[in-house]
Amino acid sequence: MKISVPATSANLGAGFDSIGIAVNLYLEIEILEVCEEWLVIHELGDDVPSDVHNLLIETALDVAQRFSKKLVAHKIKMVSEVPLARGLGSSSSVIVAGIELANQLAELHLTNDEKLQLATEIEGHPDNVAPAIFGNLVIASTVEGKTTAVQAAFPECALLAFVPNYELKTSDSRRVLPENLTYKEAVAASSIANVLTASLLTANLEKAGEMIEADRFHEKYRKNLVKELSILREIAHENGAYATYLSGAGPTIMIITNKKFLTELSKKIAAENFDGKLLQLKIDTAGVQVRE
Ligand SMILES: Nc1ncnc2c1ncn2[C@@H]1O[C@H](COP(=O)(O)OP(=O)(O)O)[C@@H](O)[C@H]1O
Ligand SMILES: N[C@@H](CCOP(=O)(O)O)C(=O)O
Repeated sequence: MKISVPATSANLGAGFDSIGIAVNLYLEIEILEVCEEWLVIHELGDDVPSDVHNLLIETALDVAQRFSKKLVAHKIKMVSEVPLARGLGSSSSVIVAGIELANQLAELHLTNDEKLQLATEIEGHPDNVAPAIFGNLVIASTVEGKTTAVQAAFPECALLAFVPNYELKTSDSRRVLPENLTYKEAVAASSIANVLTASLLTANLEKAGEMIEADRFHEKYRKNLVKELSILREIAHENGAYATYLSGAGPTIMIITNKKFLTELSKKIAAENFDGKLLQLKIDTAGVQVRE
């Protein structure tokens, strides 16, 4: 049995901790034979455990325990295109895969909404795990432990991701965010997010782009952690892009544009010789998938 989970690009600026999209980079696990001990075969580096301490297994055991189920240890083959600690939802992809692993091995028959509730409890925010589960664009809310989400089709566009060669742990990037906002600032920030959502649902990418870049929740506090953000935003504006935003907690920078501008925009960014890679991505519309 194989389980695949898409990478995700969360926030979209003003949609901080709420809006996210699934993109066509994948984590795939294959469940192999029963083993004495859990064994995860991967090529993700020494920092990622290969035993029961791998986040995949930790998540699966956590979920099984919540349903008073035991899981038999297996050998698992793990392959991932999702760069770690780059703002493309690598931790969420593993958490969602772990939930699906428990779902399949313990025959839990979880609905996607049940998977979302579990994943958000584990990850802490829904904007990566929701699109990882459902695919496409998801707008979600988690308040006092209850998560609600709406999936929709993301408007036709091209996605260009600049993935720097340095890591930025989500936990480190969240540390620079304020504890509170004033009532006035909270109303302003959420109203921008509301217009962003409405613009996406009406496929108005011009208006969505304005709202993405009008974020007041997080980018202004994080921009000094990702030196390329302001320069790439300027180049993107000069080359007809709708919006540039910090993908998740960064450091990946996502540019939403019309595909007719992709070649020229890619050339202009490549000319900056930043230390990283440029990926042309597409929306994943399927979310987590299980194949026999
Ligand atoms: N495929 C994987 N297998 C096991 N652990 C993983 C995997 N991918 C990510 N992780 C864990 O998640 C961490 C990255 O999570 P996070 O800081 O939230 O970055 P991201 O922006 O990629 O979500 C990694 O350092 C590692 O501990
Ligand atoms: N809303 C979160 C999103 C984190 O996404 P990731 O891909 O960096 O894990 C945040 O901005 O902290």
